[in-house]
Amino acid sequence: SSSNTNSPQENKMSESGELLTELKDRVSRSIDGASAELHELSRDIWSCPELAYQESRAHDRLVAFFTHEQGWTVDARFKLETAFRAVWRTGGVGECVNVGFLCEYDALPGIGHACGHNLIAEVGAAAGLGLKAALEGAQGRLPVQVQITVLGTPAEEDVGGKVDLLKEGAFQGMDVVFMAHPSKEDATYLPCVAEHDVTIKYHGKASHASSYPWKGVNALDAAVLCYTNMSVLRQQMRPDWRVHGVIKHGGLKPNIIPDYTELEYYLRTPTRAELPVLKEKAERCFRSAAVATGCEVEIQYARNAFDNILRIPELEQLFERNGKSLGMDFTTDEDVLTNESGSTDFGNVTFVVPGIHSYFYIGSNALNHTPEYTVAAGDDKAQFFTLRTAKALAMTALDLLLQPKAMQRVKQEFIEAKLKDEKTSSRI
Ligand SMILES: NCCC[C@H](NC(=O)CCN)C(=O)O
Repeated sequence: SSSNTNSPQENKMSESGELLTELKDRVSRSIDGASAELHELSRDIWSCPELAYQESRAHDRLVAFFTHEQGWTVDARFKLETAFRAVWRTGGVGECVNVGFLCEYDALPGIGHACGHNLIAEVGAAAGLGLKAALEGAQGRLPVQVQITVLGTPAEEDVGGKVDLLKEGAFQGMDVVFMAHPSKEDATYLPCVAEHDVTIKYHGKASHASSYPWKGVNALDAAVLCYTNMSVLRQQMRPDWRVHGVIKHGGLKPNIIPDYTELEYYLRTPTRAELPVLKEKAERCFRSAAVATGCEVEIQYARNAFDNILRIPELEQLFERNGKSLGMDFTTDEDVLTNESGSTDFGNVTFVVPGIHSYFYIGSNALNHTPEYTVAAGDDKAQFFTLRTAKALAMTALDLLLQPKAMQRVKQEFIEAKLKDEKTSSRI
């Protein structure tokens, strides 16, 4: 007969390792088992693209999905009209760890789901489902009680729904938060920068452009100068700053001197601390165009600025390990890993709750925010990659729930990341 010569500590570790393997396997099987419903969910969202804060159909579809699933408590209008929360808890008493998965579901004007937010919704829903199924089979064997919170977060492409949700206290009580974003590669992190939208309005005076041009004040000239000033500023900007603008109103007819023009700019810096420096320089460009042309200028910043992402290496390492075990192929291309991607309101969340915003390949080399990416996000081919990512997220959550030391490291790294950010900010 074989005798167990391990210490109680070693036995405990091997039991917890076995449990982890068993539960990770259950994550995979349950997500695969729900693949048809999950696919239908993201296809429905994809086929009816809705802009920020108008995502009523996508919202209702997600609410219906969780209402139909057993065991979730659904708050259909959680803090905001098109936000929702679905919560599931293990049955016991004691310390409870609250794990969040985020769904986004807003689209872009003119090109639909060109950023694949329909797939973000699917990943969040699938990860929540998978983790719940795994934990249901392990009640009584877990070192902690668990709450799973799937949060529907509207308006990422505009306004910043997560910032509004943060202001409403929607993330209170969460211990860690997960999401994944479609991209053209698998990556645990891509540089996500701080950003603020600004609208610039010039008010001039209309006049007949041929008969009495001297009586007019040309707001289009102001807009053109504004655009040119910003282009000139680019040469003096730090290489990792970004400014890009469009003229949204440029006048009505060549023979009417435009009395009103409007531009919209996105201003970006790698950290939120640098953003005010860029904003001041940009404002000088906006104002001087008004001075030169005799127009009045209004400078209106969007309600919410987006923060950069605070990184938690432990989360990234665990996610990468799980992803690799499922065959994810994480990019090692330094250009991709160091080049700025866009911005996300998830950045603001990472200053309040430790989190990960990973990226996943969807079976296409198309670039985000192009019509080709819209096609890819709705293609059946994206499903395998989307569900694989959801599995890796849920498995990473399991790592934290079953290995309290890993969770402690996440909390410690969160404190350190915030301290580092404060130190850097005080140097600017
Ligand atoms: N004004 C907010 C713009 C956010 C936008 N986000 C992304 O593209 C990331 C993925 N949706 C951006 O332009 O960075």
